[in-house]
Amino acid sequence: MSSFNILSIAGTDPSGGAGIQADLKAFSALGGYGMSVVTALVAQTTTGVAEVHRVPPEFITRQLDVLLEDVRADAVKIGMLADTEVIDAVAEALDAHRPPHVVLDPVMVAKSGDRLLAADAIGAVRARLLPRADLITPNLPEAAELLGVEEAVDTAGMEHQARGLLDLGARRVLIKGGHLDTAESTDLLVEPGRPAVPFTAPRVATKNTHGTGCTLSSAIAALLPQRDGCADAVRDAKEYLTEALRRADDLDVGAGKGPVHHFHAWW
Ligand SMILES: Nc1ncnc2c1ncn2[C@@H]1O[C@H](COP(=O)(O)OP(=O)(O)O)[C@@H](O)[C@H]1O
Ligand SMILES: Cc1ncc(COP(=O)(O)OP(=O)(O)O)c(N)n1
Repeated sequence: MSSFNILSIAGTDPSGGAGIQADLKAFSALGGYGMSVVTALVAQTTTGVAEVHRVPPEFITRQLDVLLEDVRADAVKIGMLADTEVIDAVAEALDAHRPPHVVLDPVMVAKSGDRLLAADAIGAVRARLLPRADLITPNLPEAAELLGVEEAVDTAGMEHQARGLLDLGARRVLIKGGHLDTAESTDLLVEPGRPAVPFTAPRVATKNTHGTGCTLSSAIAALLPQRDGCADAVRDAKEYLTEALRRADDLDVGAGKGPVHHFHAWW
């Protein structure tokens, strides 16, 4: 197959650093053909979120149905879903269309501290989405919220929580260590019956970290159809993200936490 169609189901970021805008940049940079179904219009910039306008769930279903009846999706990345009704619409579409390679970034709260998922929707993520995703990519607060426990403070705690998420029905977990105060940033890929696989990168000293989670999960979705297995896709996605962080200070975007700098990858 010469081209891979990658779909993002997520909310927007008009400043282009996170959400659907970041997802499409990562898909293109990594050789995918990008497609998008918008779940929420978000008035946000590098300084935070001003307002969220959820798209009616019936219209999310309509977008997914017309798209997936026409175009084959080789992988899907799921990001911001806003609330339980949107989660239900997306879960039903996954059952109806059964796309391969579903990556779920269980987006809950932006780095600015603003909520992007209603607090009462965590149970729906657990029950309806965890079992339908091939890989989930929680950060430390998201893993803790899904489990109803305190955040992990080291890699041993991260592995323990990732295994707890497998027990809740997740098939594979990439738990991200970006929120730890460490010199290196380590994420762990955890699958049932296998040792955890660490992915470690030097921590890049930049304030421009807006959209790192969106970029990583989208890069993985773009690479899954192009690599032999999940670990290879995660390794190359993390390498792409780390380079995009190293190049982030070239950009002059906004007064707050700026975006990472997407670039055409070398492979
Ligand atoms: N300053 C940094 N330097 C290098 N990698 C980083 C940095 N900050 C975050 N990362 C990486 O970015 C990805 C997203 O991390 P994290 O901040 O944990 O998630 P989120 O953006 O969802 O809150 C992870 O791979 C993490 O290791
Ligand atoms: C629309 C939308 N979706 C997701 C996020 C969160 O993105 P993330 O990559 O976790 O980056 P930060 O918000 O942590 O910078 C978002 N902000 N907007």
